[in-house]
Amino acid sequence: MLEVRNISYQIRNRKLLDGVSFQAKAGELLAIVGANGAGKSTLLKLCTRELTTLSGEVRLDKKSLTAYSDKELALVRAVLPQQNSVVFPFLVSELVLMGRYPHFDFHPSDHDYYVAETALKKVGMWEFASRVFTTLSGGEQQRVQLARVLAQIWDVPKGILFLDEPTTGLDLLHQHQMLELAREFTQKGFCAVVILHDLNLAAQYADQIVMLRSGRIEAIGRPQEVITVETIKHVFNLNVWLVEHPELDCPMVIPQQHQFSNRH
Ligand SMILES: Nc1ncnc2c1ncn2[C@@H]1O[C@H](COP(=O)(O)OP(=O)(O)OP(=O)(O)O)[C@@H](O)[C@H]1O
Repeated sequence: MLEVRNISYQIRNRKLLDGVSFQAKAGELLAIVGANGAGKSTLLKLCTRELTTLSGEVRLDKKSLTAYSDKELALVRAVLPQQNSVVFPFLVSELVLMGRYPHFDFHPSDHDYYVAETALKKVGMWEFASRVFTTLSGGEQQRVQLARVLAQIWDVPKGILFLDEPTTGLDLLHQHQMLELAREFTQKGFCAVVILHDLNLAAQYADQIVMLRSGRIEAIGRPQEVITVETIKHVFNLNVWLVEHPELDCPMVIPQQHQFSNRH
């Protein structure tokens, strides 16, 4: 579904990404992890065509990203960006309906309204439909933005969901609900590419993890292969304990406390 072939990206003389390659299949949730500044958002922007690659190629559904028209692209991939840039006082219902723009020319159909309503219900924000978006709390705004993104690709046969740090500002329950929703889409045959800072969430929800370090792939594979004491030390400069998740077949990361303080 998504094929990233040997891409590099540079600003002025600084290489932000260097020879990055990976694939994500339909039905798969791929997490991108790495320290601040490792190149995660840059990589996501190259995959969504917000930036264009200097070398290498990104393919969606076996077709080069450069060969898609804007409309075609909007019908196959939806993006939840890291920064919330809404400044106008849109109603929540209007904002979610914007996710349907690629589906209608001038006026939304009953079906578009239905999808927007269903997506808002899905993220538990339907009761906020007539509120002004900018008056919502950070976590509420994030859930509405997710509804907009889901509405965009709700009824396309297959697509890709790109989420840049989607759990920012969400409480524990909603962090898991956010990733459960992404997983639900992958079970419908979609592919989800999600930047996560929380390695435990990545371990619990990802089928595959790409771990970046200074613009290069440090490790790639299943959570058990990527989340190791050694990779975490190398990438995050952090000593950790790994324990088995009590329910799932994945590791959980606990930072060793003594490296931060002399409390113990
Ligand atoms: N337009 C730009 N001009 C100069 N440097 C940039 C530009 N965009 C990104 N960078 C730098 O490239 C590096 C990678 O940035 P990027 O946003 O991809 O990192 P990230 O892994 O997503 O970080 P974070 O976890 O902090 O969000 C950073 O050091 C950043 O400062």
